[in-house]
Amino acid sequence: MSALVSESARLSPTAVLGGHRVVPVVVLDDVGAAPALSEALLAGGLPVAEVTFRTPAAAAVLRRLADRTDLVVGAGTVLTVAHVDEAVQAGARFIVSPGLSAAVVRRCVDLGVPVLPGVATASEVMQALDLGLDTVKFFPAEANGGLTAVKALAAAFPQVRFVPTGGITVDSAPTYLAHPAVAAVGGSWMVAADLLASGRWDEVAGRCVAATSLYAVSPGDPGAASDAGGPVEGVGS
Ligand SMILES: O=C(O)C(=O)C[C@H](O)[C@H](O)COP(=O)(O)O
Repeated sequence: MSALVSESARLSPTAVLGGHRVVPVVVLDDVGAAPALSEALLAGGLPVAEVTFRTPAAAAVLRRLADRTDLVVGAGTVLTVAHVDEAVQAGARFIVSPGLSAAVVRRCVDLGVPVLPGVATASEVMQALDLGLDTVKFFPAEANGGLTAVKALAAAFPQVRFVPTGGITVDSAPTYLAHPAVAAVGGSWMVAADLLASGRWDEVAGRCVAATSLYAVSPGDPGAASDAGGPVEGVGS
C-alpha cells in the first residue's frame, strides 16, 4: 500500500462513523434542544450527527452535541478554512462540504480530520483523487441523477466510494446502500426541521431506528462504535 493510500485510509470519513451507513444531517438553531437531540439519536441507535454550518448557532450546537463522547459529531456545509477551524475547535470529528475546495480539504488533512467534500461531476472526482481522497460525498444526489449517476461515476472510478446526500429518503436510501460503491448516505429525514422545532424526539428516535434497519453495522468496521469517543487522531489507526 502506498503512503498516499495509507494516509487517505487513515483519514477516511466513513471509518469515523463506527460502521453506521446513514448520516443524519442536522439543521438546528436552538442550542437548548441539543441535549434532547443527543438522547433521541442515542435512543434510536444512530449515534452520529452532521451539524450543518447554516445557522449562527451551529458551532454552539456542535459543541453541545460533541459533549457526548458516545456521539460521533461532524460539521456540514463547511465552506471555508475558517469554518474548518471553528468546527474542529467545537469538537467536529469529521468535516463535510457541499462542494470541493482544495483549501478546505488541505486544512482538514493538516489537522488530521477526516473530510468528505461534495462532488457532482467526474472532473470533481478527479480533483478529489488528486488531493489524495478516496471517499467523496455525491451532492445533491437526487438532483444530479441519483443512483444512475452514482453507478456511472463508480464505473469510471472503481477506487472511489461515494456518500450520496441530498433528496434521499427512507424509501430511496436502501437502493443507494445496496450499491457496493456507496459507503453511506446522508439525509435530514430522521432529523427533519419540523420534528426538531416541535420537540418530537420520539419520532426522531423512531426514524433513526428505521434508518439503522437499512444496513448491518459490522463490528469489524474501522472505528467501530465502541471507539466512538476516541480522538480524531486515533481514527483508523
Ligand atoms: O451542505 C452540506 O454540506 C450538506 O451536508 C447538505 C446536506 O447534505 C443536505 O442539505 C441534506 O439534504 P436533504 O437530506 O435533502 O435535506
